[in-house]
Amino acid sequence: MISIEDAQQIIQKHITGAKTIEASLLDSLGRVIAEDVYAPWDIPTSDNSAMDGYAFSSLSERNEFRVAAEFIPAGSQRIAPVGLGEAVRIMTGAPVPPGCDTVVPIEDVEQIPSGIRLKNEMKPGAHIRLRGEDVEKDELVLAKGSAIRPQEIGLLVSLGKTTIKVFRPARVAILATGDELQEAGSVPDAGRIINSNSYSLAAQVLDAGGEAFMIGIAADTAQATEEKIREGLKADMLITTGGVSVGDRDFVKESIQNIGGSLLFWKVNMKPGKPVAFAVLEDKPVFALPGNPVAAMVAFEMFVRPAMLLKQGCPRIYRPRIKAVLVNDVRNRGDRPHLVRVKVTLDHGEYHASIAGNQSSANLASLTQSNGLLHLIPNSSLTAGSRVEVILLDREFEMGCA
Ligand SMILES: Nc1nc2c(c(=O)[nH]1)N[C@H]1C(S)=C(S)[C@@H](COP(=O)(O)OP(=O)(O)OC[C@H]3O[C@@H](n4cnc5c(N)ncnc54)[C@H](O)[C@@H]3O)O[C@H]1N2
Ligand code: MOO
Repeated sequence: MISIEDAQQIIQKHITGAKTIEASLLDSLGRVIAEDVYAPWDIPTSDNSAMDGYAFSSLSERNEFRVAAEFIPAGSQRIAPVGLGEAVRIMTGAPVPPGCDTVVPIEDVEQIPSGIRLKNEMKPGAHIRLRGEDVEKDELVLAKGSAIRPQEIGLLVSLGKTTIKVFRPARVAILATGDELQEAGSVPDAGRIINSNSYSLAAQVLDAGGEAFMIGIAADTAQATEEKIREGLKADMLITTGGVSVGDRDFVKESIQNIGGSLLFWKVNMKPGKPVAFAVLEDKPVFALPGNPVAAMVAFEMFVRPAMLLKQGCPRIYRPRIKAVLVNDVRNRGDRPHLVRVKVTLDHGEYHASIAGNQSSANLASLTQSNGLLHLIPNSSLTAGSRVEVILLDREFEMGCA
């Protein structure tokens, strides 16, 4: 059995060929930029007023001004220079006319018969946003590898872009295996279960920014499994679930090898998720995950998600690890490192981690009560109050849900 870290290293070495697409800006949200973006022009494009008020020259050296008849709303421009002793009514965002270097907000002036009088001492240069002060022409604005969030989209639009080159979503096929499985939406017959893994794994794929293709259930025969695996190779990577341990009907590893795949590892020293296998078949990574619902999802977290993120150009592929105060005592009597499901809460700026009930690899309900994994080494125990490191799977506690 290899360690989680060694398994991750092997996988990383076999993830190649991140592909790019030109995406419309809103479709690029959450993706990673695949090109350096330089500014084609300054932002702001001209010196402009930061306030609704009056623009004038600080060289006027006075506090009373005639007011020009012309008014400059945002979007218009005055070409004619403004003379000394003269002020022009200007709106926020409007270009400062020639001859002016200072703006005073409307509430800081008094109307007088000859024009306006400043209530306070003039501050030369005040309330003017200078051309290029946000972004200068030819500056590198967004570097390849940056994540696109709403603010990046806004900035790209302000630079005249409508599309952007991004790493495209990883296309991931998902194959469930096992004669005991029934399709979603049915009532399980005696001894059978609903194929929930295809859905939880597809949701994990979507959550990681990928495209999921559920290609159904392979019956427990080598031939059916091989046919379905071939179908899955149309995607960028394939996930199978079930049929990967040592049972008589565990055909997945054998099928991968029968059609020319090389198994790079089988069995990782972890609980849940031990029987994971990883192979490369026709240059495509194949992740053979266990059938137990929690084992499948945890194995996805540890191995498939980082591989997808790598393929999607993300510089950071592993979940953050946070320090939390442990709420309960916990013990690992087993001989494998245990990724214990915990519920992380944030209380007065401090993370707390409580054990999320039954830790059976089949118990999906307890995974709905958790958002973190605590790595507990074999034959060890921790007491309540200890500071522990937790792999944070999501920040659901910030979503305003109970
Ligand atoms: N003799 C041994 N038996 C087992 C070992 C072992 O080392 N020696 N390992 C155990 C571990 S650990 C796990 S995890 C499971 C994984 O086995 P498989 O990957 O072969 O999975 P299956 O046997 O096909 O199914 C296990 C379990 O999960 C349910 N399942 C399967 N597919 C789905 C699905 N698509 N949706 C929902 N639930 C699914 C299935 O009904 C079984 O209950 O093996 C242990 N055994
Ligand atoms: O390690 Mo299995 O993955 O116990 O559930």
